[in-house]
Amino acid sequence: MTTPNRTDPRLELINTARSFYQKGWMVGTAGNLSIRLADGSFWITASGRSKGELLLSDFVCIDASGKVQASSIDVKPSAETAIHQILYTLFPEAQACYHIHSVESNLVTNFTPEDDLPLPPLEMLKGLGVYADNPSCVIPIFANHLQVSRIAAEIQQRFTNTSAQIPALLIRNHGVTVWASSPTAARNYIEIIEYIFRYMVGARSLGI
Ligand SMILES: CSCCC(=O)C(=O)COP(=O)(O)O
Ligand SMILES: [Zn+2]
Repeated sequence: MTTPNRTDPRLELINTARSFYQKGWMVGTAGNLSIRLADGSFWITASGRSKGELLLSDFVCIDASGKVQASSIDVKPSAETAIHQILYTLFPEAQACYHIHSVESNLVTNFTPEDDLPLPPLEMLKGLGVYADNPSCVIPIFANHLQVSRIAAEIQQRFTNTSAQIPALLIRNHGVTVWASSPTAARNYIEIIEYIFRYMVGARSLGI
């Protein structure tokens, strides 16, 4: 039994996962959260665990070289660990990476066949660091390959060639991922991008 102390970074991920689960964003074991430590390693949620009732033992530590730290044999790292790894490599300032499966993040990926989804010029974009009069902003969409390593490779290629306008990306008919300089910022980014997706879905249903 892992004995927690108040500063254990996994505790914040447990609370956030429970909150996202209660919002319907991490149902049926969907989604994965990770937090990077000072030595470059990161904790990530174990694969296939209910995100509404995570325990400290439902996390796997990945070291700075990408090696899975010894953990009990029945605890495997998230199937999408490669995506967290590539985002931590691409964005050295990132200390947290959150991925959820909301209905809205799936719906909006069907608003366009392109690999960029324009976002409406909402005030909420400021919460993602976009400050401009009439902001023109897109979120990239990646194909939902069965092989996660292909998704990670396409993320690496995309962000090596073009900078990210916002710290978020979509995987078509799958979900949304954000990265941030702290777990609190990552939680806020998820809430903000989900607000924007809810607006987009609502606007489309109203014909706006
Ligand atoms: C029913 S969720 C399918 C897998 C997935 O997309 C996900 O986000 C959770 O995978 P994990 O291995 O992190 O449990
Ligand atoms: Zn997923």
